[in-house]
Amino acid sequence: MKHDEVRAALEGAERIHDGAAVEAALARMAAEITADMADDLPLVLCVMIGGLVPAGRLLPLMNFPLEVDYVHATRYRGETSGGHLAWVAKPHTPLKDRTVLIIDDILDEGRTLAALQEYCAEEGAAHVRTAVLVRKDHDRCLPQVRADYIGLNVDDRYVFGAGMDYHGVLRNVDGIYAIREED
Ligand SMILES: O=P(O)(O)OC[C@H]1O[C@H](OP(=O)(O)OP(=O)(O)O)[C@H](O)[C@@H]1O
Ligand code: HPA
Repeated sequence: MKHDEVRAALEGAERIHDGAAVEAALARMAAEITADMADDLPLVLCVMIGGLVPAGRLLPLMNFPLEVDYVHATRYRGETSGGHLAWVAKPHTPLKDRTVLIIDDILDEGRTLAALQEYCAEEGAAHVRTAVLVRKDHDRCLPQVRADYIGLNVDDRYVFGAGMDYHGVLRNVDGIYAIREED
């Protein structure tokens, strides 16, 4: 995407949640996770790339012993609608008998989380919990998929910021924005 196109998309975007709302949501999620998992020595799996920002911000708020690894699975590949899930990297840490916390930026149609949960189960994880900064409200989410910890809800529009990209850019934007329909 060209620089002027990015700038135009950003200028036309609507702010859905400001930086303070994101920060408050992350603090609440961290408190809920701590209450549930502080004694479990969990393995935290950051789902790259979008999970990088929420995981990076949640980790210092989770003041208990834990281990961190990452998984890289993608199905949007810089586009605004999803396709087939591609695995770029699987976790290096064995999951067998571990309590796993998956952290991602957004739960949309649920296909990514479903595949990750299935993978963790196949690898013998003892318990798997899921945390997403954002859940998109619509009826296209796979019925069996839910997140245990949810920061904020957004309407059924393409959103970016706080880890989420628009055509591969703008993950670093503070707050959560929706693009204009014609973008
Ligand atoms: O619920 P779903 O419809 O499966 O969509 C959610 C997934 O889509 C995005 O990943 P993407 O494939 O765009 O990769 P990214 O993390 O590199 O942005 C996002 O980070 C989630 O992992
Ligand atoms: O609305 C979205 N924004 C960014 N990434 C996404 N991945 C699934 N849905 C979205």
